[in-house]
Amino acid sequence: MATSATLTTTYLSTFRTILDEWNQNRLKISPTKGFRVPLVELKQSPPSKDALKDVIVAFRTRPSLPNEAADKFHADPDAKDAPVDEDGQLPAVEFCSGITVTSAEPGVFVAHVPGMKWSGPTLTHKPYEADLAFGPDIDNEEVYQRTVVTNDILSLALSGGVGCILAYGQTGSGKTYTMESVEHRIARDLFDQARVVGKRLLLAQGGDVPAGAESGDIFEFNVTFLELLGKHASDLLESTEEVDAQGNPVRTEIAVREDKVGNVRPNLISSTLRTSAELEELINKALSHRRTSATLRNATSSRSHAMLTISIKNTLLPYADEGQLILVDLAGSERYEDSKDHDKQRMEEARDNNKSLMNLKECVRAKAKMAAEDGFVHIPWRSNKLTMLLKPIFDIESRQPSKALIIAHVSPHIQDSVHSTNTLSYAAPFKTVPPKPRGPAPYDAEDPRTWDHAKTVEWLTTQFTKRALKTRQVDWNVKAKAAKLAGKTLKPLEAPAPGQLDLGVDILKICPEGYTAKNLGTLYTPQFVQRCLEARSGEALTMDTLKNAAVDMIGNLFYLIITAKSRKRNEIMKSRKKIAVEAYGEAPPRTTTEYDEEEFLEAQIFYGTDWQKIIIAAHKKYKEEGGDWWNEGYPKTTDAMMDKFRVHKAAVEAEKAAAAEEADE
Ligand SMILES: Nc1ncnc2c1ncn2[C@@H]1O[C@H](COP(=O)(O)OP(=O)(O)OP(=O)(O)O)[C@@H](O)[C@H]1O
Repeated sequence: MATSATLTTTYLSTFRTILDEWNQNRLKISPTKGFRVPLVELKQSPPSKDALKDVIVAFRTRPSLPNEAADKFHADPDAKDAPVDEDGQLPAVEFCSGITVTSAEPGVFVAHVPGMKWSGPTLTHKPYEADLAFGPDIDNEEVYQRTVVTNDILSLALSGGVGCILAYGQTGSGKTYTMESVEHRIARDLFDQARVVGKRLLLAQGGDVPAGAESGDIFEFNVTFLELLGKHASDLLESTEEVDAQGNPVRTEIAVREDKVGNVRPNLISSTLRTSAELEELINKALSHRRTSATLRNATSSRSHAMLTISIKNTLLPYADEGQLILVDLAGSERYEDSKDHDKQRMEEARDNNKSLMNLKECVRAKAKMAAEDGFVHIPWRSNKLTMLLKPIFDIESRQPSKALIIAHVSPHIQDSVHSTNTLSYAAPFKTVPPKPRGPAPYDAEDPRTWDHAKTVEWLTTQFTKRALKTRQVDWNVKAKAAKLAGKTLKPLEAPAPGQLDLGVDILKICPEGYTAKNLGTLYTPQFVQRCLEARSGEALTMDTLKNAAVDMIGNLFYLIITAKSRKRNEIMKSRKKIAVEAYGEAPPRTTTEYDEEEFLEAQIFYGTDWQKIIIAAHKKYKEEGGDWWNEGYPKTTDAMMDKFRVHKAAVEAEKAAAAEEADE
């Protein structure tokens, strides 16, 4: 095939000439764009608009390694026009770039894809966009600063949110190089940053500092390291001496499934850590355990997904959600055909890996879309073990804020351009525009996002009043009991006079003028708690009572927001139906099959915008051909769509059942 690595190598000098010309013309039109802020100024600059996004996508390409082109790519001596030197020998293959970075921020990679026409070799230049693009001269520290630090991923996890970093790309493209460096840098920075956050919370808490916590050590870190090889999950922290026929270490199979309350928590060895050195040591141990095995592309390629999870518990807020950092070095994304020289087990692994990467793509795209449109999109995270393990970032009902950062890696060589275009077209659709600021939404008593300042203060006052009344009652009960033991009777508790109840906090400090429930909803739990502690007035609430009340309250607010969003989703689906009715001028009759409302809705979410497109196309056809649309065309079209959806749903469920069964075994 004209795009094979061999053919590319054969016509390398022609491709190099075309590439040079293209590059010169490009630079005449516009110079290469750099990053918006130089690295040295990055720390002082305010977060960019991209930092507000839920999904951030970056491209990275590495330098060519010494002798890599000569060792890896060889011209075919039998190929027509194979370049030979004066001695009739094939010349040594020199590096030729398959990727050009035309803009670092927003990121643009142009992949140069060789082809062959009757007139001779051709080169197609395909641009792909991301939030950031890192060329071969950008080092690991800069990648870390511009991705993890700029997007405040560590603060997010220390505040009870979920930060996820995924390294994607072809084998040998540099995923492990990036991921290991990110892991080591997180080990370097996490504990220092935790102490800063801890001290801030302790300060807000005033005198009530638990013993040993003065230094800000208020967090508990638990670390697990899981490997997913095909469909099989195992614990990378489990040491084993046993190896199988292929020389792979034999480890206990770990079940990946939802528990009764919907959590996906595989039973892994969990190490509690306190220092950077301990985390470093653990990372090194797990990485040395990671299975590697030769594939066609890279002698030490990783065939598995490796997932490091750091769970972060705030000991001052024991009831708040645990923060998480999930770092995944994904298996090589090469196509299934590339593993055809391998044994059955390896081919199955490759197939499973491809499947899980495809599922991951669907989920990340849906998440990016949901954040960009501020609406509801179906995220099929249950369809695969990999995406199930990433439930904390994909579950739309989760109250935890989350952010996913995808770094897509490509080889710098022109011989790998086809793989590079696959990688770039996989990741580019994750780039979204942050939601546009909209005008104020109409007031809805049950949707906190529409409340103004006065309504927010009223809600907070009601919440604190309930808490103060309860505390008063509990106090009275204790006193009444003591009085009874002393043979006395305590005066009944009277309702406080209006405005006389001491709430224990200054509500206007929690929600100052101009602030609304929508603003409060963007705070992380510890930030809201800190705000409440700083607003404490008088002795009506102890620090502990106030802390617990604050955790409950922000939880209630998140719950109201999520419920309102779900309600909105149903309304949107209903209004879509109404628009269809209006467009076709009459109410749709019953379809041949009676659909369950919920199932019908689910199917529409599954199809997304295609739902309307299919109906419109079918309607057009019926109109042209003169068929009976409402009694024949419409029911037939929706029936067919529902059938397709049911097949998909059944397949997902069968896979789920098989996975559960497999896990049980
Ligand atoms: N940015 C870079 N600068 C210098 N060398 C790099 C860079 N990225 C990767 N390399 C080197 O390239 C080689 C392949 O990288 P790496 O092992 O990270 O690839 P990979 O995508 O993880 O492959 P696999 O899927 O097989 O694990 C390694 O020798 C690595 O040190």
